[in-house]
Amino acid sequence: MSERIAIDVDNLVVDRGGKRVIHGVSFTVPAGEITALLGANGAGKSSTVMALAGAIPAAGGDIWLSGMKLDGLVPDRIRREGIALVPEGHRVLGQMTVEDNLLVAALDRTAAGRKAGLDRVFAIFPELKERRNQLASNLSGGQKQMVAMGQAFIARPRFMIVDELSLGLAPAVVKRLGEALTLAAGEGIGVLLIEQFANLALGLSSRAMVMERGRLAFTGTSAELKANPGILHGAYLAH
Ligand SMILES: Nc1ncnc2c1ncn2[C@@H]1O[C@H](COP(=O)(O)OP(=O)(O)OP(=O)(O)O)[C@@H](O)[C@H]1O
Repeated sequence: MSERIAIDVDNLVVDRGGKRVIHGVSFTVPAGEITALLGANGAGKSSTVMALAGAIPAAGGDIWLSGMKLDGLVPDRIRREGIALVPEGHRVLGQMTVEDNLLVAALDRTAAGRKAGLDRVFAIFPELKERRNQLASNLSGGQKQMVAMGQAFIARPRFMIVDELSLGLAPAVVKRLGEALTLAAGEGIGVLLIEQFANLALGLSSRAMVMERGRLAFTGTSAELKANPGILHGAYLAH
């Protein structure tokens, strides 16, 4: 029997600043698909994915990667197990070149692996190749997001978690970024996509979840959610 590849979150609880912000959520992120995580500001999306990546501790519940327990591991170990987080705000190391920004995310690969990784990122985002020797601080917001996504791609992850794909970016760039995620899913990478614009997310994803005040108000297919707009309206109005 082939191994079932998925992130399984079971009854996750997260506290921040002494306050419970995630109240026991359970969901699965399968390989080879894009799963959208939607919800109003403050609903708990970032807290959920930061806990998945080990950036903040879980106060309860379990996080599994294909049967291996992830909660309690340090972020670097979780990254090495194949979970790449693209954090909110397309942050880059501004005083380093585009190429070095990408290479720091591939330090544990061989020289040949790093070269192959760079070639792959440059094939997906040719504008980064043209700018490979420029300081990352000089890039546009969209190009910085490409670098942040490139750092995920170069690590050859099994899962990519993208916190706010489109925030502040022009539609043409967002389209390119979305295509890169579709490509990743087509290659078998599981993508968890947090996105403010529900239509954009549901256009890319096959599965969707709606979070409302630290709880999941919906999990199902994106088609189901599109067919029931009241669920989304309710979640955004409930805020
Ligand atoms: N560093 C923090 N310390 C304390 N509470 C926090 C912190 N960050 C977020 N929170 C609280 O946690 C709750 C969930 O916030 P979170 O950022 O996870 O939501 P979100 O759905 O990602 O929203 P946004 O889109 O605004 O980031 C909110 O009540 C928020 O005020």
